Amino acid sequence: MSVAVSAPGKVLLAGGYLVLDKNYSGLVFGLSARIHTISTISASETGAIVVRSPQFSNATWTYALSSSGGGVFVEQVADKDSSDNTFVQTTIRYVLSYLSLSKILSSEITILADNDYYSQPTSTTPPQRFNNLNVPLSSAHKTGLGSSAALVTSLTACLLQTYSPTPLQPSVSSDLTKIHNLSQAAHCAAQGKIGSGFDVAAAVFGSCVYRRFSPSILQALPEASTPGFSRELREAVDRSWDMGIEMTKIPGGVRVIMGDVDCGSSTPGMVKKVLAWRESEKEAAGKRWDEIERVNRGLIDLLAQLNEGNHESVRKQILDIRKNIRAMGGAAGVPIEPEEQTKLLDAVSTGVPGVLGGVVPGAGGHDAVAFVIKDDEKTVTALKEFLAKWGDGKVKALETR
Ligand SMILES: Nc1ncnc2c1ncn2[C@@H]1O[C@H](COP(=O)(O)OP(=O)(O)O)[C@@H](O)[C@H]1O
Ligand SMILES: C[C@@](O)(CCOP(=O)(O)OP(=O)(O)O)CC(=O)O
Repeated sequence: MSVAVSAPGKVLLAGGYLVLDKNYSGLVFGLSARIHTISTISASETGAIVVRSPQFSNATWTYALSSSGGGVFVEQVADKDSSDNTFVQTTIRYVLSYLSLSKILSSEITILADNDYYSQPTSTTPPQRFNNLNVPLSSAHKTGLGSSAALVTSLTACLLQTYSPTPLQPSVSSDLTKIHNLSQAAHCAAQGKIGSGFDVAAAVFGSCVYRRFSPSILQALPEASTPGFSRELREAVDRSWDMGIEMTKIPGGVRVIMGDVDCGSSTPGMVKKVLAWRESEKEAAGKRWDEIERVNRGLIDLLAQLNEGNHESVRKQILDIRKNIRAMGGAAGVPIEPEEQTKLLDAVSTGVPGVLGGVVPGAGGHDAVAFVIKDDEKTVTALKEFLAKWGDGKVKALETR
């Protein structure tokens, strides 16, 4: 039996940092770039799972499975050529612990990521789908589409479908929520921190206005090696979570196109500084966050009723959001929209007909930028030509939408 599941990447267009607080929201779009997980179960009961990512070198991970005392142990079989893969290993352990299987059949799993998750080598011909980069995964340049969240979510759903005596059905709302909750638990455990979870929410539900779940839900979970972990994990996953999901979509007539700047920033470090500022300047930070929430909601409302007549309003709203984001960054001492990105966003927004605006999504910094543009080939071509001439041509428009 084979199972194939995929999950989309993400762009947090508005609400970066605010979405860490459940009193604020984030506008996150699910993207066309997806991570695909395909499993084939074997008849042998050796209890081993072999995971392969054929797009990368030395990207095969073998895990020996064992269960005892209500817990499931997932030990990587030593392989001199492969490093560890915490997100894969943790997801396998969490799903099998949730299922608490007494007998675990072996399986083989293949992970395929759409090309836009990683910067592709410059070539005169477009790369084949699932292009083999021939480098170790750790050497591939991520473009910031949320590969770990899409991976963990698709692997979680795939393993549940493969091993569950009564496979969860993503088409059933309650099952989809369980897939979400279990994916969040595994992703946070693998990351070693409890972020807002917007990326996993987008991977599960797609485009939405997202309010986070209470971190206490996952903070209460013990280590996976703790006796009784499986029972506590099931209770946490199966209970009702207090997150908010308001389904949305990229409105007709526009598209979001990412610009890969082939650079990068340390999100955890930026988050730490912004939250330290918020703690030390409570009143000023509260006013700033309330204003950013207000202008973000204004963009959400404009996009929900988008028409040719309010494109100028969208332009102004995006500029207002950016002004507030720069003000927050300045107050916190964090380059959320650094000067180089400001120049790029301003140049594209004013110099390319059909562009409604652009932002530094998510945590910002020197990661990919996101443009909201008219959804027509003339605009896409004009944007790509503009970016090709910008700076040393290192900013590349991604195909994802
Ligand atoms: N194609 C893939 N195959 C296997 N593991 C992957 C793949 N893509 C991402 N991962 C896992 O996700 C991790 C990347 O997570 P992270 O650095 O947080 O990037 P992102 O911000 O894109 O989620 C990798 O170290 C690896 O463990
Ligand atoms: C700061 C944040 O609110 C948003 C970060 O968004 P990014 O899209 O920048 O995330 P990474 O891909 O992990 O860098 C942190 C959070 O919500 O967890």
